[in-house]
Order: sequence, then structure tokens, then C-alpha cells
Amino acid sequence: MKTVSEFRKSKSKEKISIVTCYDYWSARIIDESDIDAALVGDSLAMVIHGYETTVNADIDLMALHTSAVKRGITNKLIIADMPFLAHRRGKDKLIENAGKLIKAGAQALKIEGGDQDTIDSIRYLIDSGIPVMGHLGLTPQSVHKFGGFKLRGKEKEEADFIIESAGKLEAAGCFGIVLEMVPSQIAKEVTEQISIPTIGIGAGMYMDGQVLVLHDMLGFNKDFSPKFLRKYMDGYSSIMDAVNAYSRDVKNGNFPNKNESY
Ligand SMILES: Nc1nc(=O)c2c([nH]1)NC[C@@H]1CN(c3ccc(C(=O)N[C@@H](CCC(=O)O)C(=O)O)cc3)CN21
Ligand SMILES: CC(C)C(=O)C(=O)O
Ligand SMILES: [Mg+2]
Repeated sequence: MKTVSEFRKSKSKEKISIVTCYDYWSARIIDESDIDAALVGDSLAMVIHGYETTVNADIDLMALHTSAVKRGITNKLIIADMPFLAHRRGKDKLIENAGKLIKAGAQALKIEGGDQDTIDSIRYLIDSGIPVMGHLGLTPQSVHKFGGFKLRGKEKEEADFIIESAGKLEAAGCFGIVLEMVPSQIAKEVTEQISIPTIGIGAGMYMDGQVLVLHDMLGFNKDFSPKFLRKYMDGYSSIMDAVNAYSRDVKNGNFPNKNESY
């Protein structure tokens, strides 16, 4: 899938598969895979740079990774996260920051939140020609407000906020909405009530598509095993075995051999 309009048309036709992509080498793989779209997620602050939360991602870091991804992707939709506070410094900053990610190679942006300010910013970007995806439920940039990366929308008040915000994001012109860490029944209600695709992470099966952090589903993060995650590879052990085999060969004098020499 190459475009936002193809993305929109997928609703109730074919499920949409998305993974995060932060760099050139994984972009090359994703580009030739069956995955529909690549998300340059602000989770890269944690996964790639080792920060404790996503609040340390800033616009220049996001643009740097987006440009690396862009150089590796020819066939897929590229969506980039607007980082913490990047859309909250007035219209000028909003446009400047959004422009940086689009010029770096993103075709669309994802913005966390369902408050009126965020909705207004999203509408302004869409009017400016920039497709935007919403993000509700656990919005990790608000981790300090929430007090951790926990399930959202358990209580009726917050569930209502998620459902109402989804309607507002659709009305503002979003081409899709990510729902993160919300009960399946709430996610189902949202999916049924709006006519744009819903993409889930920890939001259950009643979604139009799913997104996972690539490193998580490859099992690179040994100690990260939330309930929603399915690991398709034991990447941590595979890499450990490979680097140790190489180290052993070097120390034994088995690498390089004659064929590997000039
Ligand atoms: N590598 C990575 N993967 C992610 O999915 C991800 C990030 N980083 N960073 C940003 C957010 C944070 N996310 C998280 C982080 C932790 C849990 C977690 O610990 N979940 C447990 C406990 C849930 C609870 O206490 O309610 C779980 O079993 O789901 C979930 C999502 C999802 N996002
Ligand atoms: C997990 C997805 C939805 C995300 O926002 C990220 O990777 O930053
Ligand atoms: Mg994110």
C-alpha cells in the first residue's frame, strides 16, 4: 500500500498490517515484505536511544530517522509520529515541525490525543495538505499524566472520551486512528462507529489493522513481554548466539580462513 487513499479503502476489505521502522536496513526489508505501512514511531526514543519514555523524541530526531526510512522504502506508506509537544507551540511551530517530517519523507503524520487543541491542530494540518492519523487510548507522551504505560478506558468516563474523540478525529479528516491499550469492547465500538480504519496495539481483535514495534515482534527486547505482544522470532537469543559464534571464531583463529583472505 502506497497511499493514504488506499489505506482508507481497506476498511472492512482487508486487514492492515503495520510495523514500526526506524532505519534504512529494516526499511529495505519492510519495503519488500507483505507489510502495508511503516510507522516511524517516537518509540524509537526508547527502542533505539535507550530513553525511559517517548518524551525525549524531538522533531529533529524524528526527521533524521524518517529520512533514513525514506531512503529504504519505495513501495509503502510512510507515517511518522509527531513527537511530544511538537504540535503545541502555536500554528507556526506546528507547520514548521510537520513540514520537517514531510520533507524528510513521511507521507502522513500521527498525532496523539483527542483534546480540542489537538483536534484543531489536526484539522489545520489536513487543510494544509498533510494527511493525519489519530492516536487514542494509551498515548505514551502523556505517561506522566497517566502514571505509567497502562490500559486506558476501563472506566466509563475515559471510555466515553475515547469514543467521542474518535468521532471528532474522523470529522476533522483523519485517515485512520490508532487505539493503544484499550479494552477490546471499547475498541470494537470505535471500529463500528467510524468509517476510517482503526489500527490496534493492545486493543484486541475487532480492529481494521494492527501495529507492533518491529523490535518487539522480533523478540529483540528480551525483557519486554506485555500481554498484547506476540513474538515471531527469538531475536535476542539469535543475535546473542551469532555474535558469540563470531567472537569464538576470532579467538580460536577460525575467522578469517583462507577463502576469506586476499
Ligand atoms: N518497545 C516498545 N514497544 C511498545 O509497544 C511501546 C514502546 N516501546 N514505547 C511506547 C509505548 C509504551 N508501550 C507499552 C509499554 C509497556 C506496556 C506494559 O508494560 N504492559 C503490561 C502491563 C499493563 C498494565 O499495567 O496495565 C501488559 O502486560 O500489557 C504496554 C505498552 C507501548 N509502546
Ligand atoms: C506503537 C505505535 C502506535 C507508536 O506510536 C510508536 O511506535 O511510537
Ligand atoms: Mg508513538
